[in-house]
Amino acid sequence: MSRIVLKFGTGVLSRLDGRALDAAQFRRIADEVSVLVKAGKSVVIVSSAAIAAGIPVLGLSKRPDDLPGKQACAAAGQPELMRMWSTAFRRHGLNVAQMLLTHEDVDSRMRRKNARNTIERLLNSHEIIPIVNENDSVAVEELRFGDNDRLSAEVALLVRAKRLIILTSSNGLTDNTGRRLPIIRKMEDALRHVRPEKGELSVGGMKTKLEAVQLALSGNIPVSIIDGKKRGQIAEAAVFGDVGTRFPVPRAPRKAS
Ligand SMILES: Nc1ncnc2c1ncn2[C@@H]1O[C@H](COP(=O)(O)OP(=O)(O)O)[C@@H](O)[C@H]1O
Ligand SMILES: N[C@@H](CCC(=O)OP(=O)(O)O)C(=O)O
Repeated sequence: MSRIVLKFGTGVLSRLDGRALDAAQFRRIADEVSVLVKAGKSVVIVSSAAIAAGIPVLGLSKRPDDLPGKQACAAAGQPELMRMWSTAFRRHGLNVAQMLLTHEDVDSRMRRKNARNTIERLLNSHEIIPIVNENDSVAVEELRFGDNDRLSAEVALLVRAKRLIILTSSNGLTDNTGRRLPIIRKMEDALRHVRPEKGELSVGGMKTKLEAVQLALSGNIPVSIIDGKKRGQIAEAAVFGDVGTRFPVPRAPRKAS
């Protein structure tokens, strides 16, 4: 069965003022994803935004800078995040399952196997969507994935996904005039476009997305980076259509005869 990993960044799931999750976005995304699931695709979601969701719960006005502050926000925000996903998918008769992973879970052979078995079992049920996030509230600084872009590529490798789709707040990778770059065949062509800016509540920016692309491509998984707020893009990216920026798996050079 065709497997797709979808990664949603904080900017896609939270309101513009960054003070709360955007329920309308969750509903719209669930509408689009449920069409894929009902058409027989297996979908795993990697969802950011636990920290953003926890900011108002802790009565703060902005994202804390210190690690315990971020970890407390994530602990308070994660149930809010799952409530949003659960409510949005239940309208389509679908359930969600939470998986919180740390770097050690994909690094250790035994824990990796357990994580894979759990996701396999969930996907075999057909009506459950695994929702993965980093286990922020326990992850030790040195052993963190640090950003969910990296985590999404690790998950794509773990479940042997057919595609990885990274949904973010820009229309894929753009050049310095803001023009979309529809397809990238060599990573050097992408890396020179990385700018330092990123969303206020986001972690990685474009640099970590391109690192995630490289990791997925190393496992022969093609990647699309698309605008997560634009309706209709998910179905198109699921068939590797021309939306956002596509990163096909490079062809192996032909052996000289
Ligand atoms: N060449 C580029 N093309 C598009 N976006 C870029 C580029 N360079 C940097 N960015 C920034 O990366 C942001 C997306 O990353 P980020 O804010 O971390 O989102 P997310 O929360 O989805 O992970 C864009 O909104 C933009 O500000
Ligand atoms: N695990 C964190 C997200 C970390 C992260 O990489 O965020 P983003 O750059 O928005 O994908 C959270 O749930 O808030």
